[in-house]
Amino acid sequence: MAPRPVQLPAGASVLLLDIEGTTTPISFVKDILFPYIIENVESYLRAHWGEEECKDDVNLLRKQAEEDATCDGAVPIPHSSAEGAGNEDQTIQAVVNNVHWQMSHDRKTTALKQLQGHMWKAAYTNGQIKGEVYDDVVPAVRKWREAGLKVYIYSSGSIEAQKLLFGYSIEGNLLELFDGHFDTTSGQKVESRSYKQIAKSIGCLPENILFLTDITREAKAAEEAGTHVCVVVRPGNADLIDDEKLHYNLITSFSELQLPALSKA
Ligand SMILES: CSCCC(=O)C(=O)COP(=O)(O)O
Ligand SMILES: [Mg+2]
Repeated sequence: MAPRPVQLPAGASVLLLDIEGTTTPISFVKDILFPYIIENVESYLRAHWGEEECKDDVNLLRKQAEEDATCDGAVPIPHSSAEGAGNEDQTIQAVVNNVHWQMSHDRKTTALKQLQGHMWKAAYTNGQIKGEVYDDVVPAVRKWREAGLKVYIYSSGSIEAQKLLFGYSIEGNLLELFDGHFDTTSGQKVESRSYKQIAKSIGCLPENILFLTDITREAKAAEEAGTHVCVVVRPGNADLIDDEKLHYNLITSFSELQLPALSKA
């Protein structure tokens, strides 16, 4: 189906953007960011184990593991208070296994995302990784902002991880393009109350927001909250079924989103 230009809905003054599959290729996340975590989690934990940030990350993962206790294949993380070196090794291995298990299911838990954000910091700051953004993203966001629209990010990746991706991107530091960032601390993206919470935080109504995402479960949740949605079709994104193609406004590039013409005085 050929893409048609999509009009910014009347009353929408805020653009809320997903990252993976929307601003950024899924392949960047799946082939670069996630393998970095899988390969480096053990050495990262060993190097940072005594640090407060790492202890906080492990405590959050342990709480998540307790919630996941009844899930098939879940990996518990033992408490390691009165530990000797052997005990510490066992705890580290449990955290590694837990992270691997969560990532094998592409879990979007705040605990996993917080640790990932902390781990990517070194890779971005030493130039090993640069955040990818589609070519059409920067010109479109600049245009939207010039037209007076606000632009926010909402991703399952932690706010810290989002700022690294856009702060150390292939197009340089893009952080000035965004009015703010939201992550799973505002709720999961497949839950409708998250979009109400975000509207409240921005100080607008859900119907003032247009949410751009590749995932129709997220689009459905946003719609239920009263938010406008547009589904972004990019190479490598999950296929849409015919009903979804008919129901949602679709764009293949941010340039296809049309703003209302300015009336000339
Ligand atoms: C922005 S950090 C890398 C992306 C990530 O961890 C993730 O889970 C992507 O989720 P999204 O909500 O942007 O589809
Ligand atoms: Mg996405």
